[in-house]
Amino acid sequence: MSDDDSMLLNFITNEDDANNTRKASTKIVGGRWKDRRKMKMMMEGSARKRRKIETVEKVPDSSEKNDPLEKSAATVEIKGDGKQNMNVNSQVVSSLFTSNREISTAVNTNERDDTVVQGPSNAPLAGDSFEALGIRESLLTHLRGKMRIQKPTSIQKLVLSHLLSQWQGMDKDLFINAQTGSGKTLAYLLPIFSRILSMQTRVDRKSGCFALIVAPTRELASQIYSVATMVANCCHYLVPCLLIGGERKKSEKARLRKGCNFIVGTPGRILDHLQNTKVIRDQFSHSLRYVVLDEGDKLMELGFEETISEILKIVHGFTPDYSTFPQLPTRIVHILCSATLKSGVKKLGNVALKDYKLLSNRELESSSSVAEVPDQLVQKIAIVPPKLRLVTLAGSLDAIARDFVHHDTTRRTMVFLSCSDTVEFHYQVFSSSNGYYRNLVGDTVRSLTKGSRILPSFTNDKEPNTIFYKLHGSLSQQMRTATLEHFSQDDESTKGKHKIMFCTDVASRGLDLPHVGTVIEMDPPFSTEDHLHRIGRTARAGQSGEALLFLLPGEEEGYLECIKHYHPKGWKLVKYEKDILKPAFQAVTVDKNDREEPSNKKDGLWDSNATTWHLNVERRVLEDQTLKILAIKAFTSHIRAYATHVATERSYFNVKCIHLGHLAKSFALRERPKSLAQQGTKQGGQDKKGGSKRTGKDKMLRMADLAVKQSVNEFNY
Ligand SMILES: Nc1ncnc2c1ncn2[C@@H]1O[C@H](COP(=O)(O)OP(=O)(O)OP(=O)(O)O)[C@@H](O)[C@H]1O
Repeated sequence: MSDDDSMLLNFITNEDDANNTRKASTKIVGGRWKDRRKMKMMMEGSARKRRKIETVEKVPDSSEKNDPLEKSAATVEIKGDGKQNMNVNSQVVSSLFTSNREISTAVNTNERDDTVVQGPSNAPLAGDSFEALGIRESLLTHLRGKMRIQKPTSIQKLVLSHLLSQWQGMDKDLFINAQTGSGKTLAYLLPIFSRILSMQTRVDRKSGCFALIVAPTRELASQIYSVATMVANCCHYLVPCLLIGGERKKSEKARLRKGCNFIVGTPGRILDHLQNTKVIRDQFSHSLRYVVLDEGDKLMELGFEETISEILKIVHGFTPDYSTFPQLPTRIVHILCSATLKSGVKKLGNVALKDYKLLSNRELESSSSVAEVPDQLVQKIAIVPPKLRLVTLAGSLDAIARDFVHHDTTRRTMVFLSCSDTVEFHYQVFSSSNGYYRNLVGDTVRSLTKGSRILPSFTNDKEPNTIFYKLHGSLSQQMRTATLEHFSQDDESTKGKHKIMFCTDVASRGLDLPHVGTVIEMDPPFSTEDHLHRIGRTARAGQSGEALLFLLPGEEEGYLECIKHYHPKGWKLVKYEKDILKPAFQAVTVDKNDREEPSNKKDGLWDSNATTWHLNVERRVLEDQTLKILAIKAFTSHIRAYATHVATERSYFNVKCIHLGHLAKSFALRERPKSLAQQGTKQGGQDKKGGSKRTGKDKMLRMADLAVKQSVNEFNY
């Protein structure tokens, strides 16, 4: 063995402090092996004599609580002449389960009563029928046959009876407000199609555009377009058209020139065409009768008000001859759609709706309808210390995989995170383990294959049936579309698979994905309405579903009061140790990932398994520079995103109250924020020369302020 086989061990800090049972390993680098052996013996000897080995105390970063248990690790380097050279690196190998902040939410003040069976509140109404609501025969057959839709939901019953009954040009503007997953899309599409199909005049794609439908995200616009296309299949002469950012404008223009009867799109692209593509104005000018603004509150929140006003100004400028299509309304009917009512929606309502009728399938409170989650949705809340977020997510995903025994179905889980970078980091951590994966769709879909040692429950599977996805606004449109299609795929090949999607709020609104069983909000949403829409991806159209929200101990616990009104049926408060980590890590053996072969020892100590699992991830981050850069980027972006919570909720999400060192641990980082901020700055380009000297914490906060100004968000149109 060569003399200089450089081994690197961290410093042992065996202090016999009563409450400090933690050890770290010691690494000795360089020099002759005899010197190293002598040093090691000396250290171990002194440890045995319980003499305090001098540890190098790093001045804790101002952001760090002066935590006696958090010691810096140091490396001891032995020079050729046997002299020691101790240099402090900034890594902290802190225990997962010590020095975590007190959790004050012991009592669940909104307990869900499991003894009461909650019937689904957004399911189709067994006692009603589409015929009775005036849907035409051809459309009915198509609904039942091709779309397997038999009965109307409550909101569809309300809207259909309103829009189909008023044929005398009394069509009023509508505000459709109903729970997520209650079928609002078909609630406005079916009456529009029905009215067009009832016309004596035979129409086709050249007859002009009857409806303009605007949505805040490309994904939602694409989804509405696909539902409209499905409905249009009942009469091949009606053609929808999709106008969204990220797609080629040239092909959109070509489609517009051929003619279409419905235009679905995102605000920016629609306005762009209205201003620059003459043919679209010809499409609208004589035939436009409906303007639908889906997810109206999000349109407002994203500052689309000006764009929407501009679109409406142009379409209101047309002077159609209403006698051309007498069975259609003799004015442009505006329809606003949302599961949540916000002042913004009202503002948009004032811009778009005149003297509108509010149709909601909920009892309206005096001032406004209270948005609520579907009754059958089971909400769980876990107060998780920052250091334990990553390993608790692993345990939560494991619990779903363990319970997933119906291998004749496809299981889907969505994990909402604060920004693109954290999605990328978690996607890498969970989907790539020593290369045991195959890229299925570009780099946004990966299937765990044999031997993957990522999650505890997968170590026992010969062929873990897990496919990981990532979806966020920084991906190309093609990747986003292909990823969603793959995630939504539901056929023989997907039976028995557990599909897990790490995503940002780009996937929170309106997306109707085939049965999503669980929604995990690892990062709380940026506004309470987003919470409702995120968890609304599950428990749709009467199906069951559950949601899990992670909150940090301390200020974030107050957020429960903020969202309580969305959950009149209550929620379950789960303990991260007893209910998540112990069941997940007790039953399996998690081996250190620097072993070649898994050991078959079973120690059953869930906390040591959880710690080993987390150290495995930390080790991967240490050894893989790409993953480390991703982890640092994710951590700093997470902090920036954290600062963009709406002002009214910032008392719960105050970046100054976060233990940044502990939070860094949930990104498998051992380095403290100060050096991370420096690294973050280094990566992001040099600081201005001669700028005032800032601590790491100040830098972090400055970046957070920057983000608030840039109001960077996942929605691009
Ligand atoms: N009458 C019906 N019977 C059965 N399923 C229906 C019916 N109407 C809609 N659905 C299904 O319910 C799901 C949810 O529909 P949709 O996406 O329109 O809900 P939504 O109210 O718009 O939800 P969100 O508020 O999240 O946008 C879709 O899969 C749709 O196919």
